[in-house]
Amino acid sequence: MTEAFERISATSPLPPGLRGGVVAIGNFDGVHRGHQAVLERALTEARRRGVPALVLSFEPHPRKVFRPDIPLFVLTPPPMKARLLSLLGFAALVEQPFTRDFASLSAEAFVTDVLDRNLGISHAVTGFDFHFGKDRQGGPAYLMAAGERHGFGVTLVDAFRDEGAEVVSSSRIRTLLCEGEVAEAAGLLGYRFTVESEVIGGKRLGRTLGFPTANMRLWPEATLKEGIYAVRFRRADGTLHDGVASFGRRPTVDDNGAPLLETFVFDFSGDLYGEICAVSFFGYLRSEVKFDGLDALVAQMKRDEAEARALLAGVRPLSDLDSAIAF
Ligand SMILES: Cc1cc2nc3c(=O)[nH]c(=O)nc-3n(C[C@H](O)[C@H](O)[C@H](O)COP(=O)(O)O)c2cc1C
Ligand SMILES: Nc1ncnc2c1ncn2[C@@H]1O[C@H](COP(=O)(O)OP(=O)(O)O)[C@@H](O)[C@H]1O
Repeated sequence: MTEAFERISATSPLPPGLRGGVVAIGNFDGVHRGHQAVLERALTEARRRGVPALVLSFEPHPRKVFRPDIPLFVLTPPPMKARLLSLLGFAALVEQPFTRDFASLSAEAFVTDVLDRNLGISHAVTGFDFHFGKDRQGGPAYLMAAGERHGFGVTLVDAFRDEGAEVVSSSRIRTLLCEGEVAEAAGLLGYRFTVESEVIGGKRLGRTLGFPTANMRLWPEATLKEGIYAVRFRRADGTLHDGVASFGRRPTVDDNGAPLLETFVFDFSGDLYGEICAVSFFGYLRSEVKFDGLDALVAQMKRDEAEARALLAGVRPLSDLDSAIAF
């Protein structure tokens, strides 16, 4: 558990200490509760065998390669996915570059080249619906049979359903986030939706209003609903602060710029420029408004701050993962 987590490209040879592991295979975008059921199973199998637990995922997300015309809101860009997997207890995230060439590999070539030769896996764990290889020719039954031929075991994990018996999926979570339903999204993720990015400079107006804001750019496909949120802000050194954030285009002061995440960090003063910080979303407060002047904006920001403080005073962790990320 004390060894450092590694993020490795599947194109380079696996460090010898990581060969022979139990490998959870899939995209795991969001690392949601359904993914966690698969991932926990892999961790259990690895502990039982005394071998490392790894995740094999595909980068970029295959949907971006097959449907480049439809923007995909990736929930966990690779560094965030790696952080979550590390917190869950994995030794490494192995990223297989997903190209058209790779997608045209046969199911057998995927098993032989990647699982067997490169990773030397002892056991594979996947979700019930994992398909792989050209035209999705390899499914769960194929993987089981391939495991027998190549000498690795296979565990398939059933669809994970929420309390309402609906299957938990990345697409449901994307839809909820597009609607600003961050509390519901957290229920499916098992932790508060969190973004990580470098703090950049802005107009330097916030400080003159009494509301300096740490500005971060999200990735362009992040279609989180624009508006004002109660958040937790984590600095690079791990310290946490409550805050209130606006994700939007600042219509009062700007001519519809690109959306920016701006966090007013409570009970903090100091320089955050250039720091990689994380913002976890706890509640949606309101939509952005074009105010007549800065006085009206500041009066509303004061009310937002009070509302966020009250909301955040009553929150509890949803899981160990949530505790590690946002508490
Ligand atoms: C809690 C909060 C609420 C905000 N609400 C609005 C809003 O409703 N309309 C708006 O135009 N800008 C809003 N903003 C963005 C401010 O206009 C922006 O933070 C301010 O102009 C400072 O800009 P700067 O960070 O570039 O200096 C909000 C910011 C915060 C932190
Ligand atoms: N409580 C705070 N919340 C957010 N940022 C703060 C805070 N105190 C100091 N800062 C610093 O001030 C910067 C934001 O100031 P601001 O005037 O809004 O300028 P800009 O948005 O142009 O960067 C942050 O990036 C950070 O370095």
